[in-house]
Amino acid sequence: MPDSDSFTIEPSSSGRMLCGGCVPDGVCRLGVEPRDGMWFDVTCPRHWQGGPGVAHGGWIAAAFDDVLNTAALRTEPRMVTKSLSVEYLRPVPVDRKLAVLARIERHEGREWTVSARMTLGADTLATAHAELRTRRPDHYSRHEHWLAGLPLPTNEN
Ligand SMILES: CCCCCCCC/C=C\CCCCCCCC(=O)SCCNC(=O)CCNC(=O)[C@H](O)C(C)(C)COP(=O)(O)OP(=O)(O)OC[C@H]1O[C@@H](n2cnc3c(N)ncnc32)[C@H](O)[C@@H]1OP(=O)(O)O
Repeated sequence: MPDSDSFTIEPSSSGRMLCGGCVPDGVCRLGVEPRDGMWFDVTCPRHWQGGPGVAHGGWIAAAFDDVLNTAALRTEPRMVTKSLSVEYLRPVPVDRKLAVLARIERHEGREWTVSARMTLGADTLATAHAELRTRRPDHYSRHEHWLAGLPLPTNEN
């Protein structure tokens, strides 16, 4: 069986680092694009619409998760999210380029505290705070070992 912890992150042809689900498409399907430094351009695709013309809150959380990890991945190539909290301050329009500015608040050993702000023009639409962890070297193999030990589902489940 291939070692699930030995995968390396390769930039796509656009230079963007992509999660496993987006690698086949070569683009970030969440609509997150790194800009300069800790700035990111984010655009909510219309298929993530919640209310009319506005983003589903789950997309906003996912976009923050991606931005915050991508910011930390510049220093540490193995990250995982431990907690994420989002404040939804205003509805977020779909199909509009928004700006997100990330910030590393604290980094000590495996522990990271990070935050970000999503804006359109001068207005803040949402903010996020997260705790990240540097992944332990056996993170995925340990997960697979745990999963393999579970009973297989039956038709009654
Ligand atoms: C999705 C991955 C992407 C990879 C990146 C690739 C491409 C990058 C390219 C483009 C950039 C885009 C980037 C986007 C990235 C998105 C990031 C995510 O959304 S990550 C997904 C959501 N998060 C989780 O799935 C964490 C699940 N939680 C945990 O694994 C643990 O709770 C953890 C590591 C957060 C705990 O960290 P502690 O520092 O607080 O504590 P400790 O000592 O490590 O573990 C404590 C206990 O947690 C369990 N635990 C920890 N790790 C485990 C594991 N691997 N399997 C099973 N249980 C585990 C065990 O019970 C352990 O206790 P005992 O050591 O047994 O006493």
